[in-house]
Amino acid sequence: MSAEQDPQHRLSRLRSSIDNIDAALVHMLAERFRCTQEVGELKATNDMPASDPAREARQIERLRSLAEESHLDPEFAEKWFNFVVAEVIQHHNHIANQARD
Ligand SMILES: O=C(O)C(=O)C[C@]1(C(=O)O)C=C[C@@H](O)C=C1
Repeated sequence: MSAEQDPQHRLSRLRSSIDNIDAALVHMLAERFRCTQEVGELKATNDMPASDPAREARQIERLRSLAEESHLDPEFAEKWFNFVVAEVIQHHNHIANQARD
């Protein structure tokens, strides 16, 4: 059996790709939260509501369609988005409360 066919070798090759993908996801999430931090400050200083359900609905529609094109479960894409947005809204509320104190 060649090294390429060895299951342990294949597993470790796949895991090294997974490591790279997970690192990219962490960097992208950090960048997204840097942006939403600024959005939170902008909203707090201009008395804008933390959440924008219309924007969320448009983004969910867009992400579900992108997920379908990429053969990713659209339900999962929506769940992921809602999970992240719930955290962002908590941050926005925290920033707004601090601005009021
Ligand atoms: O775009 C905004 O207004 C945001 O506050 C960002 C964001 C998001 O994380 O995508 C978060 C909360 C809003 O309900 C909508 C979108």
